[in-house]
Amino acid sequence: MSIRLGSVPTVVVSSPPVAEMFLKTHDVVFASRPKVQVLQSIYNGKKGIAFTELGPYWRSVRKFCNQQLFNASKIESFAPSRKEVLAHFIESLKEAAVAKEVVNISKKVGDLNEKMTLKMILGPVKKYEEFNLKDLIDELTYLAGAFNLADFVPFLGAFDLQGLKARTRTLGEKLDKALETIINDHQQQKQNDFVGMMLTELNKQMNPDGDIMDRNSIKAITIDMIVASLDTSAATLEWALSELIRHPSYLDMVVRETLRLHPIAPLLVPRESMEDIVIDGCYIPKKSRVLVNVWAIGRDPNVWSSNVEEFFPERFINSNIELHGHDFELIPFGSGRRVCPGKKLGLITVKLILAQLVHCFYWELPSGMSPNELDMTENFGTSVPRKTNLCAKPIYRM
Ligand code: HEM
Repeated sequence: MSIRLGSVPTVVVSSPPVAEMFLKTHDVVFASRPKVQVLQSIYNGKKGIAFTELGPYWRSVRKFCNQQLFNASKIESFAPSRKEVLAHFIESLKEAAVAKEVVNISKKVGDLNEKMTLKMILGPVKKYEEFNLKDLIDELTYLAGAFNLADFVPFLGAFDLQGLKARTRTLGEKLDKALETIINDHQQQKQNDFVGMMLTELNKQMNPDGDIMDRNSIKAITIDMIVASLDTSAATLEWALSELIRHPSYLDMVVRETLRLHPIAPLLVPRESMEDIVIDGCYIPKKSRVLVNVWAIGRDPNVWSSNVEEFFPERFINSNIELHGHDFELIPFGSGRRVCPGKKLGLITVKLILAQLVHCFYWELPSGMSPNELDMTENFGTSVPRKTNLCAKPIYRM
């Protein structure tokens, strides 16, 4: 489907073969990202990874992330830290079970994921509590996802009619203050977390174009990593546990089925074309925006048979549809050059926490509510978390 949002031609892709054409066959054309106006006031929108246009700088950062931060042994090296945070979490649920309390799982799981992730990215999280990083990141997620007229009618940018630019500038200053402290701490004491790993590259030339990993790159990449990992894993967990409470079933199939029905980035992260191209007979001018509607693909009866709305993990029995980004029926992590580099890590986090939650506890809904009565309304935006918090009573069973 082709539409025009303001002055920006926009293509919406809603079927697996067409998704494959954009994200695999012509991935190199569509692997850039559109400029998001508000993000220009955070290190010029050029220093991070997630919203940086395709070019030598992004390529070098992505290579560094793949090789140094997301390699299997690095992810494994954080296992003891994940287990430690998880043990505290299980203890607190055990106490709630003894007291027969209803627990706000959405909040608890969000806090747990936040602790696990921030420890891996920043190291000693407690030390940075004064900066309220979670609140700053929530504000950034809101601002980046807000419908900003200036993104579609660029001359309006100068007027900042919605006040988004001013808000982002203030937020940028707060984030910069926090990151200065974090980097200074890491410079005084060497650490093995993401920031520590990036500091070992500081001022090194990354490519023949002369780009270097400077202090602002470290700050912008750190922000991108935190934004990209907090709500994604937490919201997937919330949905998976909601579905598990309704349909106890097998973990792996459950996670695949959860991401089919509840892809956290329903339109992926927008792509932008770098040249004119004809796809499937349709002319797509340079600088078009591409939104891949994985939400619709996940609910397409031509792909998944007529029971698309049903949570039915058994559909994956004997199926070789995986989440790696090669099976275009199921691409919640995207595909191609800009595929989510954190997908392995996200899946480890989701499966580890989910397995503990269902292994150690039975879950009862409050006030005698039956599983069918559980509200499953989605809060549709750039990400799709549950509309209401998921609350249930843990009953310890070990
Ligand atoms: C269940 C969890 C997660 C989901 C569903 C998810 C989903 C996505 C999606 C759909 C994209 C865009 C892909 C495209 O354009 O084709 C993306 C990009 C990205 N994700 Fe994730 N993600 C998750 C967890 C994480 C984690 C844990 C991290 C890091 C710690 C992370 C870091 C990133 C980064 C840096 C990008 C931008 C990559 C680039 O533009 O080169 N994600 N993610």
